[in-house]
Amino acid sequence: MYEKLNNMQKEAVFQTEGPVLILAGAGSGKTRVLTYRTGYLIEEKGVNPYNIMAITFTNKAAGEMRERISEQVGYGAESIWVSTFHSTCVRILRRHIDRLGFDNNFTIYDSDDQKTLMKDICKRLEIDTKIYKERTFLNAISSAKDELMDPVAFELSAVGDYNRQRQAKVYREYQAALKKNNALDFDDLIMKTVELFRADAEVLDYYQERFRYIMVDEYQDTNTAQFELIRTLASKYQNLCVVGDDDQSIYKFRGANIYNILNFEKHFPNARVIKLEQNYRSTQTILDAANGVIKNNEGRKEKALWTENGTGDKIDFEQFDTAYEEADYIAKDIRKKVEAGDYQYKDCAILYRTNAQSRLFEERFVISGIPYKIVGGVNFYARKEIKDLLCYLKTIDNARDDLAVRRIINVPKRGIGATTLNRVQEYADAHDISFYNALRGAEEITTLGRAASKIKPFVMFIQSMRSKAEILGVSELLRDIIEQTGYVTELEAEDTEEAKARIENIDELISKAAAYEDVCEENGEPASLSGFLEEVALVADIDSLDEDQDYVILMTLHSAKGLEFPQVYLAGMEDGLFPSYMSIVADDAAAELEEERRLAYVGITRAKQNLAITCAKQRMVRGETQYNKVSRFVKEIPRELLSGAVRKEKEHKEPKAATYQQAKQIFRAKPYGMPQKPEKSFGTPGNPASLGYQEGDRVRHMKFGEGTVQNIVQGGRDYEVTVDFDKVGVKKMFASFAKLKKV
Ligand SMILES: Nc1ncnc2c1ncn2[C@@H]1O[C@H](COP(=O)(O)OP(=O)(O)OP(=O)(O)O)[C@@H](O)[C@H]1O
Ligand SMILES: [Mg+2]
Repeated sequence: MYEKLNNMQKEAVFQTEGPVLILAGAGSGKTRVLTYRTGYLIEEKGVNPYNIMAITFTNKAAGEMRERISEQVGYGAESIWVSTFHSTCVRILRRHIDRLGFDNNFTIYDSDDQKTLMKDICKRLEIDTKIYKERTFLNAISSAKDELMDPVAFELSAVGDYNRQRQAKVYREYQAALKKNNALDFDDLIMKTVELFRADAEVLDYYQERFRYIMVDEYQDTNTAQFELIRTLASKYQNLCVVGDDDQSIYKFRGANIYNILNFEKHFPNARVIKLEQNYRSTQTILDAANGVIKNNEGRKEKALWTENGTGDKIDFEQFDTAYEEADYIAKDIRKKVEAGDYQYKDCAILYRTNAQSRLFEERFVISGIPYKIVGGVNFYARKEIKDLLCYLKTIDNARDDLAVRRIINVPKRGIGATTLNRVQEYADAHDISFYNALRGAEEITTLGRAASKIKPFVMFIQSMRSKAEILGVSELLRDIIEQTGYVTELEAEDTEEAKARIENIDELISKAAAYEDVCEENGEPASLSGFLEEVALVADIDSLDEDQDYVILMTLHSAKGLEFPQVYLAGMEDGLFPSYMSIVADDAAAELEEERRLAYVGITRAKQNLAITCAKQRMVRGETQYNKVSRFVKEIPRELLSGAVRKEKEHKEPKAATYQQAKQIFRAKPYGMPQKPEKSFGTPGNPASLGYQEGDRVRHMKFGEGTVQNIVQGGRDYEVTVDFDKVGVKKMFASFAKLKKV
């Protein structure tokens, strides 16, 4: 079995004792080594799976590792802790956070919840959020937590700096409010775990004894808090194996500290350092391109990657006039390759720098009938209906979460107004009790008057649901809530397309709850309401990828870390987009550009067989037409590796500006000093066959029902389709929005 590894990989697998750093380039089998190493520990070294902890970047990677290990060892895989940093910490805190004065059934706040809370706090502190933004406070707090800085330390660091002192005050209030709501934000998960270990020697000892073997993937992206967590846990047995690639460190904006990997040998002086140099993922052409780019970064650990995979095809480089044409080309290229039998849809991935770029592809794919899946973007769990129902569940599970209670108390309408809510809140604050407990004693709140009678049915409803939660499964509980509140009935009455989409989302949530129960049953774990909420809170977008389904995958470069695809399209490779404009004009542009370059390296090395790089001369960004040059990163790729025309352009001068603000203005006014041109049309869709229906066909529209297609003409950017609907008569619509289906 270990014959499938090369000698260096074997060495890394067999070196089970003491600190080990595996530092290696993309696709060299780092993740594979961790998996085999875990198997080896159990099979050959007789280590109890219970004593192993592996930390991966996504829940998906964790799932894969568990799967591979169960194939390898056949037993015990379920008792290894393989999960992300956040899930690991949640599991620890669920058992022990009571030692820090929280309830073990704490709630986890997502960014929406954080913002709501922050709004409240700013209001209370009389801070004008038009001048001082909630986001800015939250970012400052998040960075502080990445660095393990609590409000006290923050305040000490703020001496003589008014702005920071204001932030310190907000931070203190924010933590107090979280505590009162028995809630943690994402950054707290790590920080509180470290705090727990520091505060409680008994708990620390328990976990040190338990996790005698610790492994961490994507180590280059750990931040200070995560490092401290790992260091503390590993300090007793020192069996710590971390793998990473300094060239793939792309999360500086989230506090990733590249020195964690560069200084590993300082922190663990007797560390064994192993380098892997053979790449198993990509062709030599793709590797040469990646090397051509990354070698322009300074201060990196030199690595020589090679492969036996052969030269492979050249990289397809294409520059288009407009972003529409770019999207059109990629859609056609994918269709061509799928029809030729070279690839399935799921072998193809489109990677881009910003989420906004997905829209054009989405439109193209809808028109062409290409199945696709966008990873990231608007998160399922951020949708109103989903949040509402989750807040019902949260209220039932942990009524100390004031935000959740306040969100749903008048959804659907119960005639409880803002004044009433404020009075309840005042009462809760004055008596230092939770909002929900104040509601329970509403009769005693004299200021409420008759409004108290409206609150009573709500409290009774929640109380009855709480007793039900003890016997019903999560999916049944959800159905019950929906039924009794009339949530879906109300949407049905609305009878709009949007309402229908919301109902579909709700169905999806029920399916997820049912799936959760199934998984728990398979693993022999109890399916609890808090367990479900915890899982929901931690779902990273990337985990929604389903490999059994055949669709093209669209995602940002950041979420592509660790993944691989036979055919990769790097879209929007333009200076100003990638590297981002912000990085070009930043005060520390050199460092920012190096970070962007690492991101380019990550992107290129996701490709196994074919890589296409595309860009457009003009595109709309936030409503403005931008004229961009080919990305400097493309120019760093040796020319002979590229096929397609590379145009020679006149050198452009970057806007020279004294300050960042000034630079922004220059950029806005005159993008690289080129004349404004009208945008071109959508390119040449050419063949309406891609719509999946033609004139004379019967089609169905979500809202208008069935009808007959009378006419299809090519409008500027889209097809205009005229349909005679049975119920509502003749309507003209754009194909990409109408989403008509042939019946
Ligand atoms: N010894 C080997 N023989 C054959 N294939 C291998 C070997 N080692 C790794 N691979 C394959 O090479 C590909 C890349 O491996 P893996 O994902 O482990 O690399 P990685 O170093 O973790 O990459 P990244 O830096 O992108 O995370 C995978 O498809 C893996 O199965
Ligand atoms: Mg990997």
